[in-house]
Amino acid sequence: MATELDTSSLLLALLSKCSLLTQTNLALSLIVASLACLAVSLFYWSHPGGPAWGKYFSHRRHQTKVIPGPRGLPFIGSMSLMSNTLAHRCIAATAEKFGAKRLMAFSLGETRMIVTCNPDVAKEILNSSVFADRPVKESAYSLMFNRAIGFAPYGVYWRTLRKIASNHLFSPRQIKRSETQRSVIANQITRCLVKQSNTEGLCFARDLIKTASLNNMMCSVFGKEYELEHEHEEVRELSELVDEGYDLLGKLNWTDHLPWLSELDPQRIRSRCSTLVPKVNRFVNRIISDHRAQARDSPSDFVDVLLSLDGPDKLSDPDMIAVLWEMIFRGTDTVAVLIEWILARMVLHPDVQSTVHRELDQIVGRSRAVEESDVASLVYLTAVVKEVLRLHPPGPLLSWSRLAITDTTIDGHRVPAGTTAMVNMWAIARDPQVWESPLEFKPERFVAKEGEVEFSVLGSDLRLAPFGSGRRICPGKNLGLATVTFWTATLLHEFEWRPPSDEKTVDLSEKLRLSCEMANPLAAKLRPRRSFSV
Ligand code: HEM
Repeated sequence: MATELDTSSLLLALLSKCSLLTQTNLALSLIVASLACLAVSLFYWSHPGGPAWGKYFSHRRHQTKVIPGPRGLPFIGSMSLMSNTLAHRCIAATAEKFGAKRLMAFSLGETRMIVTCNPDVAKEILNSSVFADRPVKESAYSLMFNRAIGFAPYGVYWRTLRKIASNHLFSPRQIKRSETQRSVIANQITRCLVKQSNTEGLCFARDLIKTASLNNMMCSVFGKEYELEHEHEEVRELSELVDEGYDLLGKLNWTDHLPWLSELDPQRIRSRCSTLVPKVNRFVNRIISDHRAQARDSPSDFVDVLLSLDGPDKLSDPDMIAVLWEMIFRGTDTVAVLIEWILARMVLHPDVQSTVHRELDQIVGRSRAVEESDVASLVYLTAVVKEVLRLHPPGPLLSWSRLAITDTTIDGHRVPAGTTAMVNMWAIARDPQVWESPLEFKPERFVAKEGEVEFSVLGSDLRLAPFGSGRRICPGKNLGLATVTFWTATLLHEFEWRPPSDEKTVDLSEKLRLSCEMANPLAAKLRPRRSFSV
């Protein structure tokens, strides 16, 4: 854009020097300047990958292997690829069309983007220190996430936050300590489902699991315990704040990529963020003040931990609010979305569900409820969770992209600093060159045969890395997996999950917001497998 303006100013300056600036000439020169501007924009747009890539390479004439990709439209590039609720599918189809599965370039307005649908290239990107940053997103900054782990710039502050969270929230010892709380909530979910299926016949588990997941995070982070069976004003209030933040952060904000639109805020994202932030501040501040008022000898939740920090690790109140809010925010939706997909697959594949039930009967037995210590022996159920993560990763594009801090080379292509990189994990996990019969739901593929090592989904093998990989890998992965596997084991041990009727089956349509959720909530009929007193 700067070049177009330079060209037009130069033309105007030349005309004025020649004393030819009559009204007609002014109009003429404006038309010429606009045409010049249009010509330059079309020139940029003609480059593979669209206008942002064309602009970059027209200024720097490097000898480089061009990254293939769609041009999109002049000025805006391929905004339609990402503003779609099935962006992961659109990107995969476009990469296929351009023969660019290893690496594809495209433009989101003025932002240069690359995306890979290949595990080797994904490893190169995610494990490179060059891509340890996140791109600036106005909503993330407005909602204070740049002061929390997810969007903090790569550096000392981010490293400190990760260290604090790893030691005090995500360490194996801490995950073990929160086992009782998960078990209490699992019991509450079961009770609610028994009641729901008795009174309504049909069960819609989505809202219940979401609230359970929120309660779980509120307990770990704020030390607050709530009964799932009863409505609580504080839970409702926080749930509304999380929902609004989730919606704002999940939207493609046009002004992030078209700065000249910025003043207009056409999607009202800025104005909604500025309404939300004071509410979040008030909510979290209230909890911090309560904790300050009841000083404890040893920290019992994450707020206590943050308040007890001293020296260089000590956080200011606004930073603390950002960190606490992010933990609640990130820990709630991912877990709930994944559990709903698992249950949907169980309804759709009764044979797989029967195998899970047989395993539960053998390892746990119907006389008691599942305990978290049983999970290590539930090999088939663990394989089911992995197979669902493969077909329905909650972050099909790994949720939040990465930003190149310096110029680098990816898969033999020059990638300049400031380029945003994405990994299409959804496409990798469904690629027939990577997985045998990828569209079939076959948990057996994850059951290790004798002498084989179990497949890890924790980031070492990029054929399936739903928690990302490298420096910015999800720090909550073990906690998330522990919660999902234990609660799913409980839900399947307690109930048989069946389709709503003989005619109706499960609708697997997806909707990508911040996470990729079922477009229509799962409806199922439940048959209790054990006697359970409500
Ligand atoms: C099934 C559960 C979960 C899934 C599938 C998931 C997935 C992801 C993914 C794909 C990323 C981006 C990783 C990358 O860029 O390489 C991420 C980042 C993150 N996740 Fe998770 N997540 C889950 C649970 C959780 C939980 C329970 C928490 C916290 C309570 C959490 C906190 C975070 C944070 C703070 C980041 C940002 C890390 C950074 O930028 O350094 N996640 N997650």
